[in-house]
Amino acid sequence: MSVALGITRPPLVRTVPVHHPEDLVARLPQVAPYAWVHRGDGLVAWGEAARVAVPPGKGRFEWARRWLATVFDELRVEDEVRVPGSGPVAFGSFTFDPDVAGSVLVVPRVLLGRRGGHAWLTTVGEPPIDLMAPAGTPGRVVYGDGSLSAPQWQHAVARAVTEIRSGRLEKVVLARDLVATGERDIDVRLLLDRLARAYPGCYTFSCAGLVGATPELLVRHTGSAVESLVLAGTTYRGATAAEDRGQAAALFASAKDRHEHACAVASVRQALTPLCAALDIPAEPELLVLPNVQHLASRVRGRLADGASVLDVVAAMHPTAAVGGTPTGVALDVIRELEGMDRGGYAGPVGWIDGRGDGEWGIALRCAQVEGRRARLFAGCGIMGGSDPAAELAEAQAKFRVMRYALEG
Ligand SMILES: C=C(O[C@@H]1C=C(C(=O)O)C=C[C@H]1O)C(=O)O
Repeated sequence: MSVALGITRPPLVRTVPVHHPEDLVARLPQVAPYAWVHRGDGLVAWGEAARVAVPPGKGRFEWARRWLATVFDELRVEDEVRVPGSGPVAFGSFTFDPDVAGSVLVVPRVLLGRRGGHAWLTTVGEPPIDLMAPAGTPGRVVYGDGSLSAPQWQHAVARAVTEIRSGRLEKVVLARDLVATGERDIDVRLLLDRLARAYPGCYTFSCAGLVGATPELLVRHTGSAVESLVLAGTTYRGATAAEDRGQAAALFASAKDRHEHACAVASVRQALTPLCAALDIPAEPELLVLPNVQHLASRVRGRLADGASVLDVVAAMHPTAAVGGTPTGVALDVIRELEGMDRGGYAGPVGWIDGRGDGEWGIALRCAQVEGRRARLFAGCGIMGGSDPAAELAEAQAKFRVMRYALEG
């Protein structure tokens, strides 16, 4: 495997403590940055010391892990901070469908991290001099249908309901896309700034043009501890606190949503059980309240039996039934038959991994693929035998609000 680092060998990776930055996103000097930010903590990065297009196929996570091992092994590391996310780090985004190209890993040249009271700066080789350009707005944004119009998508949902009622499968997640076009190029930093402020409890991410704020943590890996936040089952925010509580009570009482959630939790249990010496899955979901919607949520915690890296855990988990369905194989076939689009990185794993194998990966939801003046927005919903196509369309619109706000303010 040949690795083009494009920097003087053997490259030196240096992590040093720095003064605590107030706002990670505000420090980004370039328009196409890397980010993973949650409640102000996280990583932002820019430049590329190494980049690879991960070939499609079932073994892609294993391929990625080996590629990274080759790259990280070549580096000389001086890490004065030694926390998850210090030392060499790679960002990655994997396509939802293993057979589709577009998965990428990038080792950024400069990274700024913040965790608890610590902050650090990591550089790979000689850092370039970055001139800070102010983030610009894209101007007026207009929207057009993506692969399917709203009525066509409702028709696809109705067909999925028929398939479920016929007994072919239990649950399938169907998504649609919208195409947004600005008057000027879209500066990802502006989107990140709006997302991180408006959705602080979500994971605001950016990797190779895929930008969003996902509430769904696929896995956080710290030493042998793993954690996942499984989401499925959605309702709206009310106009008042009392309305909010009413919506939430209806969500907990909805057999359809409880079943939808149980499918997602079961898929995570099945994926993590072989990897874990201990696994704690709550018997009942809790409520996750976001600015646009409310979800049923289960926080899963486990202890790994051996030295699996975060990418090994991602490989075992993806795709969970929160974004695929039950059973997985049939659901993926139905998604291919009915959605009529390539999901790209949407609903795929996105996140980062460090040289110790620690890292955080989310499911890329509430996101868009940004290129120049255009952004492709994605949103999907879990379809069950009792789903109403019009209600699912309304739910997808509520999920689109995240990226529409990021684009328009
Ligand atoms: C598929 C999406 O979200 C997923 C589907 C949910 C649902 O149908 O209730 C809830 C959370 C996510 O797991 C999306 O946001 O595009």
